[in-house]
Amino acid sequence: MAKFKVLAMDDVAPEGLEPLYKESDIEVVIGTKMTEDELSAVIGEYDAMIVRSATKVTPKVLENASKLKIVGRAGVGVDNIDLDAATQHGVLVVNAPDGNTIAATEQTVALMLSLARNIPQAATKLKNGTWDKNSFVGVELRGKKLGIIGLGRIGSAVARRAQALEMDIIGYDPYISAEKAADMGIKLATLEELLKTADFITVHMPKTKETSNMLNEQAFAVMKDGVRIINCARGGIIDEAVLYKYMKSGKVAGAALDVFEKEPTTESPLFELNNFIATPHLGASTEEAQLNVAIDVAKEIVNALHDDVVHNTVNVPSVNPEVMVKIQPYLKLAERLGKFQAQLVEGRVNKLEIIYNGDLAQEDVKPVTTAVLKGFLDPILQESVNYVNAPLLAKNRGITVEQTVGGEAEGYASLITLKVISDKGEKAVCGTLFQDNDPRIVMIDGYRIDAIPEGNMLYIPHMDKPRIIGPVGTIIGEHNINIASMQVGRKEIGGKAVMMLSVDCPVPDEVLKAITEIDGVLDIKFISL
Ligand SMILES: NC(=O)c1ccc[n+]([C@@H]2O[C@H](COP(=O)([O-])OP(=O)(O)OC[C@H]3O[C@@H](n4cnc5c(N)ncnc54)[C@H](O)[C@@H]3O)[C@@H](O)[C@H]2O)c1
Ligand SMILES: O=C(O)[C@H](O)COP(=O)(O)O
Repeated sequence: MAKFKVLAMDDVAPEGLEPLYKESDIEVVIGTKMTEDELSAVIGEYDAMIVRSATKVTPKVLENASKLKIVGRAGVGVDNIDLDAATQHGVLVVNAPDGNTIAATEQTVALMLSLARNIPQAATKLKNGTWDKNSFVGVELRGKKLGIIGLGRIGSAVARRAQALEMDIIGYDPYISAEKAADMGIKLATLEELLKTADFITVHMPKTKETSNMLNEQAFAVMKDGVRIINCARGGIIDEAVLYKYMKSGKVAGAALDVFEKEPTTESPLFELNNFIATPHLGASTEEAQLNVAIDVAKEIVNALHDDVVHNTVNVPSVNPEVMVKIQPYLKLAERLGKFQAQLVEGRVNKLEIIYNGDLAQEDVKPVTTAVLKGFLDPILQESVNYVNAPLLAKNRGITVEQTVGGEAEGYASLITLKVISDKGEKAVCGTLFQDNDPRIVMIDGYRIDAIPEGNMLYIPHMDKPRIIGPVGTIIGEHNINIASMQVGRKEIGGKAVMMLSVDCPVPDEVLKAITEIDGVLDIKFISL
């Protein structure tokens, strides 16, 4: 039986699933349309799921997804996936942002040309038996002003094609600079200026709280008479009732929608209007795009299931692959430092401070910080903690996380310091990598040691005086526990010192108690990594 099960929904291109079929430990199940209840009833069996826009990945579905590690969106828009719930449940969401850009761009241009020349209407009339040369006189695109709202992958690709059609392009996107727009040959404008002056308006942004109903009553009211509107992005960015009103009044000369407020739909007042063109969310529906997006998410799922690097993450920050190669070896060290500190610290934890020194400080260390958090929360929480939900779980528990990058690394190539601040004080543990991938704890609260953070460990702060190390060894030996290694660190002769032991099995409470009774032993902690 395969180790992992992947549910592929929404008629995702079967040939694109090849990267999954090639893996002997992965079984692919092709799902058919399901209600929320039906999907909730079966999702518990699956480790991964692929969707397009039809399947809604709701909080209820995610609550029942006990094994689910990743949802792959074979396309761009993730508005059908509840990202907050996915993050809360530790489910990674990835999309395939590049694979259907050209398809959606060409659909937009096709709809713009169709609007200008009434192609679908004329074709339908002719096929219905009428040779009508008079009703379908169109307009040329050359010299017309095209207003593009959203200048990302598709918006900018539409601009390039519209330039070839000799259109004058004006754009609105609050998240790109005027210089970047100018490089694309687009004049950046305010939304109002665009709405007031454009002959054609096309929208290309994601559907968010901010963009929902962005083309509303106020927006239509200021538009130029005779404007033509295209939406190949998401239903609900344009208020359909308001569009209908302004099409009826004649202010809007034509509109073409590929996407609708409610999908699927076969009924809309807009369908009655001759100057309205509709397609059933076909923007990404080309053979090429479907193959591209399916291959892209299938590869991401293989990587995620095999604990390899995943690129197009939607609910966690994605990391450039070159940076990932450099920081990857530190993830294990970071997780161990977190886990070590979780078992060392006492009291109510308020803050984790993670300080990076040396070479590592030059890199994007956010994932390393997440690894520290994951390690720290794992022994503390009942729920499963992973790279997706660790920052949220820390925040929900009122733990502040501070990441700082410093300079020199005290003679090491790189050093990670994890300070944990609780209502009972502060503990600091430093770790590094020997020979680039061998994790070591090299300092605890300023005491230098050299301990491999793995297996069963004993941390024993004590006074630096004779008759401590021997009795500790004796008690442990008497209980038939083998000591694999031991290090001692002190700051000054006769002062406080720390002892770290690695032992081959867990240490029972009575042994810990016997050790604390040795004169000069200040405390003891059993740590399991
Ligand atoms: N019809 C289809 O089948 C189809 C196919 C592919 C993509 N899409 C949709 O097209 C949209 C764009 O896709 P993309 O790949 O170009 O995405 P993208 O992320 O590359 O670009 C989106 C752009 O919108 C901008 N933006 C965000 N909020 C904005 C706002 N309030 N006002 C103006 N601009 C804003 C962003 O800055 C960004 O530049 C998405 O909604 C996607 O789901 C639809
Ligand atoms: O956001 C997207 O990628 C498109 O809307 C495509 O949606 P689809 O995969 O359901 O066709």
